[in-house]
Parts: sequence; C-alpha cells; structure tokens
Amino acid sequence: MGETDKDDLISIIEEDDPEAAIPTILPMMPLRDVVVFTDMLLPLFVGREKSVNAIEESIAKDRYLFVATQFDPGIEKPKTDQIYRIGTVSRILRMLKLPDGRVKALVQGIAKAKIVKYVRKRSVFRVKIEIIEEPDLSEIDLETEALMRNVREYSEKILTLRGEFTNEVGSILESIDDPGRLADLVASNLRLKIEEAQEIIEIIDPFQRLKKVNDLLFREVELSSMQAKIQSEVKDEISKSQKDYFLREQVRAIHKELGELDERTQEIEEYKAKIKRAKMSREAKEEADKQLRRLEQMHPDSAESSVVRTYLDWMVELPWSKSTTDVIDIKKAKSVLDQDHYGLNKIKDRILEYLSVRKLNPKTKGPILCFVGPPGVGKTSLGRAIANAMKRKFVRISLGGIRDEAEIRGHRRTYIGALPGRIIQGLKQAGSNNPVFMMDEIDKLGADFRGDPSSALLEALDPEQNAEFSDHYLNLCFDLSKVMFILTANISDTIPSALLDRMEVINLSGYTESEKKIIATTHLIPRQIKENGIKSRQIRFSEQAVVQVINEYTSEAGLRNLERELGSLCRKVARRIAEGEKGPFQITRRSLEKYLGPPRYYPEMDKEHSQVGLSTGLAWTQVGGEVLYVEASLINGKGEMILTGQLGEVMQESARAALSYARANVNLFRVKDRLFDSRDIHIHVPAGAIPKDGPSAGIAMATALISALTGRPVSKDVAMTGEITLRGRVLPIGGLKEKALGALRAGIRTVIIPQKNKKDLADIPVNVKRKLKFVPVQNMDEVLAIALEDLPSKNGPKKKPKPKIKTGARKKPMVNRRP
Ligand SMILES: Nc1ncnc2c1ncn2[C@@H]1O[C@H](COP(=O)(O)OP(=O)(O)OP(=O)(O)O)[C@@H](O)[C@H]1O
Repeated sequence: MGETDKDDLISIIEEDDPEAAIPTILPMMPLRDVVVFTDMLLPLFVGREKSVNAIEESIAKDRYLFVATQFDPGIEKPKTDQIYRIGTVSRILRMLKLPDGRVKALVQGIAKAKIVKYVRKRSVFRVKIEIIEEPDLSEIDLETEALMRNVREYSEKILTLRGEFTNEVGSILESIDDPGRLADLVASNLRLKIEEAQEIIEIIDPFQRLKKVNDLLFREVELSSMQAKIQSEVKDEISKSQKDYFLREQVRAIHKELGELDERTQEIEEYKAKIKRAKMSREAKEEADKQLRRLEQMHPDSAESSVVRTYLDWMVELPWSKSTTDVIDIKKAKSVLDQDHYGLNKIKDRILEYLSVRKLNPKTKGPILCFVGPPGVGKTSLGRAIANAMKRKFVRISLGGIRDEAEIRGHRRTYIGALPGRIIQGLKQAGSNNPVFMMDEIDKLGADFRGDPSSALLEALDPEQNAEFSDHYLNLCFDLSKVMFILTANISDTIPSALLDRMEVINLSGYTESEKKIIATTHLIPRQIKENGIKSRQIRFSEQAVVQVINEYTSEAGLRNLERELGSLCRKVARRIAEGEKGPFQITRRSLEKYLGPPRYYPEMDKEHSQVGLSTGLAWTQVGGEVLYVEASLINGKGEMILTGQLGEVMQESARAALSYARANVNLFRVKDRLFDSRDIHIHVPAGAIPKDGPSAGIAMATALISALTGRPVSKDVAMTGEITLRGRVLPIGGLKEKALGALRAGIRTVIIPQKNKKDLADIPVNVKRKLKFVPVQNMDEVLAIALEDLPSKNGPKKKPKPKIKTGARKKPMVNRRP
C-alpha cells in the first residue's frame, strides 16, 4: 500500500535478500510526521543534512537504515531526546539525488527495533539498535480470529465511506492472516495522529496491538459515518425543495401502485380529460398537451406552473367546437323583434332580410351590421333580440377608449398577468363559437404607439381571414367565422374607414314624443314595474304624467333617461309599499314633482320673442339632434371678426364665408360698407364649453350676422340647417332626421333645409312632419325671407309676411338650451 505502485514493489522484492542479517549499528534518520510500520513502503523526500548523510551512509553499506519519528514535527534539528526510541529498521529500495541536493528515497519497513544508544550524533545519527521480536501467534484462537474479522470489516467500511475501497484492497485485507501484520497494515493506512501511531508501534504483543487498532477503527467508523450523515444533512437542507419533490414523486408512485390518485396526478388527469372534452383544433391540442407535459415536470408551487395552469384553464374553457344550433324562423323572429321593440320598421325589415339570407344560405359571408344612433335608441336591445330570435348566445364588449392593440388581440404570455384579448374573452363568456357578438362604441376606438386596434379588429371581422384569427396570448388561431358580429356607434363619421367599408350601416335616429309615450307605456313602464317587484295593479301612470316626464325630466333622442326616471318613480312607490302603505298609487302630473323633484327642463322661458342677432341652428351630435343658437353682435372696433364658443376650423371658415357673403351684399341689406371699418363682429355659439364643428351652421351664422347688421330680429320659431357658399348658395347637410327630432323637442315650428335634402324628408316620421314645417331653400335670400321678420329689400324695407304654420302643439324652447 502507500504511494508506490505495484510494479516497483515486485522488483524490490526480487532484489531483497531475506536472509541478510541486520547490523546492530545503523545510520538513523528522524522522521517528522510519519511512523513507519513493518512491511510498509514509503517514499521519502529528504532534505535535512543529517538525514541525507544517513541515507548516503546506508547506501554505501548494505542499505539498512533505522527510522524513528520525532516528537514534534516542527523541530528542524531534533535532539536525541526528542525522538521516539522505538522505530523501524528499513531498507532503501531506490534512491535518487535531486539537483538541489535533496534526496528522494523509497524505503520499506523490515523489522521493529529499539534504540539502545546513540553512537554518533553530529554529522549523522548513528544508533545501536536491538530488534524487537514479537511473540509467535501461529495458532490463532477464536478471539483473535473474531478480532481480525472485525478489523477487516471496519477497514472496509471506512474505506467505503471514504470512497477508497476497491476489490483489490479487499483481497489484500483478506489475504493477511497474521494479526500483527494486519494491525500494522491497517494502522499505517488509518491516517492516525503521530502519538497514536507511535502508541501502536510500541505495543509488542500482536493481539494487543490488533485490539488497539480495532478500537481506533471503531472510533474512526463512528466519526466517518457521523461525518457522512452531517454531509448528507447539509445537502438535504440545501435541496429541501428537491427532496420534497422527490418525496412527492415517491408518494405519487406509491399511490399509483395502490391504484389511488394523489392531488397532483388528479390535477393532471383532470386537465387531460378537459383537453379531450374541449375538442380543440389539432394545433391547439398539440399546444395544450405540450403545456400539460411542462406542468407535469414543474414544481407545483412555482410561479411558472401557475402561469401554465392559467393558460390551460383558458384553453379548455374556450368553445373550440361548441356551437348552438341556429333556429331561423322568420315569422318567429319578426314576432320577437316586434315584441321587444316598438316602431323601427325599416330596421326590423332589414334585420329580417339579413336573417332570411342566412337561413337560405347558412354559409353566407354577408355584410357586418352596424347600428348607428344616439344612446338609448335600442341598438343593444336589437342585438339581443336578434340573438334571441336565432337562439344564439349574446355577448357584448365595449371598444370605447381602446388604444392598445393588445386589448383586442391579447398580451403575449411572457408578460406578467397576461390575458387573451377581448374577443377571446367574449367567446369564453358566450360559451359557444357562434354567438351574436356585439361590439359597442366602434366610433370611439383610438390608436397610438401601442398599435392600431382597428387593424386587429379588421382581422377579426373580415370574413375572408377571421377563420384564422390569432390571439397573442393563446399563440394560436381561433376560428371566428361562425360568429355574427354586430357593431354599434353613435356617429358614423369617426368609424375608421377601413372598418366602415366592410359594414352595412343601419341608422337609428331617435324617437319623437309620441313614440316615446307609446314605448314608455308598452315596454318601459311594464318592465320597470316588474323589476322593482311591484304588482301592476298597485301603480297607475296617467298619460299626462308620462308626457311630462318625457318633456320636462328628460331631453334626449333615445330612451335611457326616460327609462331611468320611470324606474325611479317605480322605486319610490316600491318603498312606500314596503313600508306598509296600500296602493294603488297614482302617478299624475301633480304627484310627479313629489317623486322626482322639480322639472329639469322648463318650457317657454327664454325665447319668448324674436331677437336681433340670435338665430337657431341645428346640430347633429352623438346624443342625437340638438338646437344650436348663434349669437352675433357688432361692437366698436376695426372691422375684425371674433369667434368664440370653441368652434372648430370648419365652423370658423363657415363663419368667415357668412361674413364675406354679408359684405358682398351690403347693398342688398342697406348696410353701409363703412360700418365694417369701425365695428368688430363677434359671433358666439353658446354652450361654450362644448366643442362644435361642421359646416351645417353656415346659414344660421349668416342669418344672425345679417340680423345684427340690419337690426331685424330673427323669428323665434324658425330653425335652420345648411352650408353656405360665398355666393349665398345653400348646400346639403347630413342627419336631417335627428336634427328634425331635436328641433321638435326644442319647440321649433319651421325648419329651413337645403333643397338637396328634400329627398331625406321621406325618412321623417309622419307625425313629425305634421308638427314641423320644412322649407327647402336654394340660397340665402330665401333663408332670410323666412327667418328675418323684417327683410330689407333693394326697393326699400318691406314687411315680411309671417310664415304660415299649419298645425302642431306649440312647444317652447327650454331655458337651459337657450342662451
Ligand atoms: N323601439 C323600442 N321599443 C321598446 N324599447 C326600446 C326601444 N328602443 C329602445 N328601447 C329600450 O330602451 C332602453 C335603451 O336601449 P339600448 O340600451 O338598447 O340603447 P343603445 O342604443 O344600445 O344605447 P347605448 O348606445 O348607450 O348603448 C332599453 O331598455 C331598450 O329596451
């Protein structure tokens, strides 16, 4: 054993002469940190002068050398009393002189000996020795045999713990049957401390020596196994989670063996079943299976695994192949639409046509419907009715204010908290892949650096490409071709044009007072009564009360606020019933104020008489048609034009055109051109906080201006809409129906419209036409002839005949609408 290899050992033994007698006087070499046992082979580096001398002396003679260990390895030049007296007679088997004067030698222990005395001490230690004979143990008793076995086993154990055990070592241990040699061999390999090793070497009796070695081995085994235990404990601490995982895996394996499922396996199995049930597309299933396999490998509590779980939840809950069966019965659909909606005949007809085509050709890629109209005119409820009629699911999302493409298409899964886009979310909510999918406020889509949501929307809506709509979160394609999309908007002007191209716009313009009255009595009141838990016999609405709510508590094109006010009336009655009062409760004009407070829109307060420089225009806004007042006045100045009331560019240009027209026709109006040098003209359009734009107030501005210049008042019952040219021609405008309804609400009786809009009168409900007089005009002369009460003419002032108003209950404008 030791550091020398076996080949060396063999050649040495051949050289050795076992018969050679050991001399009694030998050169001696003190060793610093090793005790040499009999038979032990040991390579030595020798540097100290005395030691080198000792080796040289030995080589010069018969190569015998006595080696003994010094007490303290730190002492460079030990004295005789600092060296143990018992040591080993050795033989130098090889020697090599190094260039630096040091010597490398391979020595082997031959016999144990004792220093009797030092013969020489100066340049070299020379000692007289006495060989120590050991008692002969040729007959090995049982105890010794047992001890030897023990020693062998312990040795194997230690070497195994140290990772040094090999079969070769095992057979060497087995082959030694001399207890003394076994003790020496084991001791020389035990990494003992010097004192311990010396203690062993000094025990002469082989049995005793073996016993001592056995004790040390026992201690060493304990130490080594304790060390191994500590090491593995530390390792366990470090990888506790790994250990947990390992244990869990074992538990899983045990459960599996027992035919039971643990929580985790159960989860995985559940996902497997859900994936199967979801009947995904092949591509989607592959991805889901892949993610499930990833989940299986992951630590169940890791953040990553919860991301994968959320993804799988989305995947299995999407209606990949879940559809509802369409029932398209046109008669039934008509009755559903009629049941939920009063009027709207044209729109209902269009919807029924659309459904008929779908019935005859289910694969049709017909246009996408887009309902455009002010709030509360029934866009959403029509969509819902279509879904009911076809027995499809209905979902609704709002696109108002969306600027980020990811809202439509989803965020990539790498983002924390990523989710699919609104379209996929809507489909999950619907639970079928062919719902009626309503997207509200398409006109309020934004676009900025985060991408253009309208392009993502385009992909979703376009029948040519929506079979492969890709969502960033799913990272897969989802087939949207069976979805029936319906879009809604308040105005069509701001709908992105690429989208507008693909849609069929259906306008819903708003309701007249009488329509509102009917809808209120037939739909809104019964619904509110039911929703508030009242019995219909407990509450009665008088017709006048309903009309008053329409006119004095609301002012809108649609029915939103009307329904809210009626709901609030029902709620108040519900409270009284809940407090124990017995009905029936009458809602009359008189009791209305008690329930709803004072009216919010007072009629007949302001425009009681016609005024100079104040004309009434008509605007088409997101909430329907509205009257728009235009004020003009002359103030001292230098002929400048002041425009206020947050007018947009087009409207400002329109005002300038009106002014130019007036200046070009000063003669006609009998105004001195000089007037413009000393006067500033101020045009203001009240409700100054609300931005206004568009050319359609052109004739209203010109009328106000000319009224201010001429001092002729503008008739209080006349409203007008039309664009003006420099030559005074009146050009057509849009949204006539909405404007007409707005004028009616404001108590106007005559509406001046451009000649070219005459065709639009066909769309205006008959009862509106009965109450409003529409006067189509081609130029400003005609406008002024109707609007100004006292028109200056080329032949001098002449009294303008009052416009003849045919019929219609007179409703005066409301205070908060009138400057
Ligand atoms: N013609 C109608 N007949 C009966 N009820 C109607 C009619 N039009 C609208 N309604 C009712 O008026 C209420 C408001 O309608 P809805 O919510 O559909 O309006 P909307 O046009 O979608 O408004 P918004 O643009 O604000 O979403 C609903 O309760 C609806 O049932």
